[in-house]
Amino acid sequence: MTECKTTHGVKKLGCPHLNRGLAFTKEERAANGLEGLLPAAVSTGDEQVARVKEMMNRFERPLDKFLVLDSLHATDENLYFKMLVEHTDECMPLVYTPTVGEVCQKFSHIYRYPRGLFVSLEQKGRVAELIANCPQKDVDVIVVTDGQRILGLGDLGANGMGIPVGKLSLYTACAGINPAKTLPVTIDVGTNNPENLADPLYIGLRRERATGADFDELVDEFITEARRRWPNVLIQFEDFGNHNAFALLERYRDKILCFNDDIQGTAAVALAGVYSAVRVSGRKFSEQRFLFLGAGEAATGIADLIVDALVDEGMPREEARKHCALFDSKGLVTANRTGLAANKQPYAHDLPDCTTFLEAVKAIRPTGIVGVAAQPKAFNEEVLAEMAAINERPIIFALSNPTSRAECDAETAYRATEGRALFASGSPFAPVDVCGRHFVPRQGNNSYVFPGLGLGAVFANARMMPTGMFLTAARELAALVSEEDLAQGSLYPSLSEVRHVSMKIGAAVAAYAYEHGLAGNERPSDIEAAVADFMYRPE
Ligand SMILES: O=C([O-])CC(=O)C(=O)O
Ligand SMILES: [Mg+2]
Repeated sequence: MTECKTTHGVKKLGCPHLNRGLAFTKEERAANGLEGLLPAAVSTGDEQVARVKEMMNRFERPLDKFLVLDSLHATDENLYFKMLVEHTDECMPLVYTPTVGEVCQKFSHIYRYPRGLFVSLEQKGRVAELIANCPQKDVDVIVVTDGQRILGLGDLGANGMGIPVGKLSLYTACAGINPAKTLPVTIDVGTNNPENLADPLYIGLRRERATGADFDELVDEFITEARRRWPNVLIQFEDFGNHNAFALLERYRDKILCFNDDIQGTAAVALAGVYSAVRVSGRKFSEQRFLFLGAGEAATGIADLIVDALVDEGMPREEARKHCALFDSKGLVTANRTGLAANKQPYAHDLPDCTTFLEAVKAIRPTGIVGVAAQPKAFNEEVLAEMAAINERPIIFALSNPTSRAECDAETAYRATEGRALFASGSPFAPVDVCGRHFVPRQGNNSYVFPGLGLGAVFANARMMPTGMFLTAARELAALVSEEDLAQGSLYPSLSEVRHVSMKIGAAVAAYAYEHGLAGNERPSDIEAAVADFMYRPE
């Protein structure tokens, strides 16, 4: 008996889902064989948070602060999420962009705790065994990467695992997905990053990246086996290289519950930002013309959703497509260009050849420019001044991550446009004072959308995620932006409201699933109340 009780208590202390540390009450300690294993004091949750904050404040560098949070994540999950929920503004840049970029770059050197699932090419044909090894009984959400294009940092191989871990932290912190039902996954088919391959501490498979059938079969096997064990699981594709990202989405979007966050999540957030911007400028959405710097996942994901939104307002698709133009590594994408990837073809218009982005701005006279090519400072003063000359209120979205890859910073955007820019960025920028005004720029980052989308899909047990759900999410997010937000230059709500935002998006997405015959359960009478109730909250 005694032995069993002791084992039970120690297990609780050792299990991040069950451990409450000093917050275990005297009664719980007595009942679980924990007496003597903890010091006398019982801490309240607030005292625990104060202790963590003090510890974090000992460190200057964001990566060190991250390590404090990360050790909590591995030992006392409730406290970790309490920190994230109660101090979202402070913690989100640590567990997510921009610090998560550095976390990934150094992942092999800060690796301490096992977390998630690594599916390596060496285990092809045996993925079912790996899935069987996962301790999670139920999994609601998987975020999976192959590390080929981590943020704007390129191929980081298995070090990219920091991204699925960070995204799933946000699923729980921002949208109340039960952390015990999440699974971060890295498909490791090697890496073409020479630094990884030369690093003796590199944690991944030390070989060049596999492509073609080897890659496809391993991903297929993973998806099949994951769904065999957890049939209703939502699979979020994250930070795959362009080619695989589009191919995987094409292959699975009409068959299973999945989406690609970089293509579709980013698109929904950007569209919401555009809706906010036109509220400020007073110009019609249908009058907007966008020039994208970049022609990859985010670029054509956003362009496609803008087109869908215009078509939804009654514009013919061919005409709607003309509202978006792409500028890639070879210059402006035009009808003259040959050998264009399929995702770019709808945007190859009859346009003059332009080899610099500034020329393209002058030729197209866009109302908005969207940076998604990870080319730091590409939106320079000349480009921004040109946008300000063409538009009373130019839309300037610098969406590449992390901060080091942003096309411009907030201050440059406001300064070069005399404070007229309608600005959003993928990574956070602090408020700035320019031209006698105080601007509070906010993140046009998919983190406003993917947690709520996933929440809605999981709640309704949805079978699929059609485009309508992304339009729904974008509109719901835009509707939550207040006049006060707009007045200070914010195109998105405050991060401190992100749980409310996610609940509203979740409810709207679930309602969409019920209305379109995509749900696997009964519609509750009050969806918002039911979704709010469904959300995990740290104690
Ligand atoms: O992770 C982020 O901050 C946004 C995103 O999906 C990316 O940049 O790939
Ligand atoms: Mg991403």
